Amino acid sequence: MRVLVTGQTGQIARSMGELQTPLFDFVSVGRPILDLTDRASLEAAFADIEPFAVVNAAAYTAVDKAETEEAAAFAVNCEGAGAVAAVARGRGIPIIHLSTDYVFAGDKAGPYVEADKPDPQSAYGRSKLAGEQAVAAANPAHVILRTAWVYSPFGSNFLKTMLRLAEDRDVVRVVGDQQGTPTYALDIAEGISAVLRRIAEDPAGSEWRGTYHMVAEGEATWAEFAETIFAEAEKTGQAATRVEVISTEEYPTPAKRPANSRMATNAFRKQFGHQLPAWQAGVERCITAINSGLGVMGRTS
Ligand SMILES: NC(=O)C1=CN([C@@H]2O[C@H](COP(=O)(O)OP(=O)(O)OC[C@H]3O[C@@H](n4cnc5c(N)ncnc54)[C@H](OP(=O)(O)O)[C@@H]3O)[C@@H](O)[C@H]2O)C=CC1
Ligand SMILES: Cc1cn([C@H]2C[C@H](O)[C@@H](COP(=O)(O)OP(=O)(O)O[C@H]3O[C@@H](C)C(=O)[C@@H](O)[C@H]3O)O2)c(=O)[nH]c1=O
Repeated sequence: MRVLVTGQTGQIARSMGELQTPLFDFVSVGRPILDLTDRASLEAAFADIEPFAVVNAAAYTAVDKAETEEAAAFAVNCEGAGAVAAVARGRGIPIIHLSTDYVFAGDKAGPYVEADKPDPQSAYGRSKLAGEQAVAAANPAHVILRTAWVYSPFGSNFLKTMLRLAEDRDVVRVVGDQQGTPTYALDIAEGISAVLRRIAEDPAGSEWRGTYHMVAEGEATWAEFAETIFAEAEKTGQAATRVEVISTEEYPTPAKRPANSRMATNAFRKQFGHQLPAWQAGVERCITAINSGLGVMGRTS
């Protein structure tokens, strides 16, 4: 069964390309062939590939830049996502759409559940929440997966930024008062496959439809995430790097991040019979993958 994956060069699309599944053939397509802001390019890609389902992994993800480019973020994350969902609906196929922990304000004491009211504090978060609504309105056959703090050997992400900073620093300053769950993109790809298997069992069904939180097991602050990255890198021979734990006020950024973006995954586990591994295990596997050359320029699979 062919599955169209948008956002070919992105972390999640590339991670899906790494998966070998007997059931699904992931076909990822990117700009300029498939552009979320160009409806004709979407129609053409769907007609060409004739997928059983679409995974919308394309997005405007530059969180700070979005503060001054909110319209550009909305064009991709809201109108674009809605267009992918509408084209899928027109062909009678389901959409799996990725969203984010940044739809929440971050002031809840415990982990967020799906029933909690989103209240994004950043332009990126607002564009992603509007995208969730556009997808749900355009195609009843949707699964919206909110994930968080994605890292992988591909593209740019916090883990790769930390490894880069460690190349010429002994100490890196990282915020210790924002909590969430680092989630390895390869584990997200496995989670998406579990959703696709469930849909394939019952394509006309409605039980699987809806919004779910899908993150790795456990929780961390960005500082704890950085400490684990450096500890794992050290095991593979890199020089030791220390984390200086700082507060959000000491690391000013254009976009406000949630202080708490932990998310409960019970609903996902129950509906799809799948659980993502502990986040620390993902860090270890990611650093091993990077050291083996995965993600370096020029390598495509
Ligand atoms: N990164 C994270 O920490 C998190 C991500 N998410 C969500 O997961 C999804 C995937 O994220 P991730 O893999 O990290 O994303 P990346 O930033 O790694 O990749 C984004 C992809 O989207 C593509 N893209 C941007 N604009 C368009 C457009 N107009 N038309 C077509 N493609 C476009 C980019 O293509 P190009 O190379 O041409 O720019 C790129 O391939 C997104 O929905 C994101 O919001 C959720 C939580 C956390
Ligand atoms: C690079 C760096 C960041 N930080 C802080 C800033 C911020 O509060 C936090 C994370 O910074 P980043 O800008 O790397 O990550 P950010 O772009 O905010 O990551 C987010 O991306 C989007 C796409 C999502 O959907 C989110 O789930 C989340 O992963 O760490 C430091 O304290 N020290 C540093 O050296």
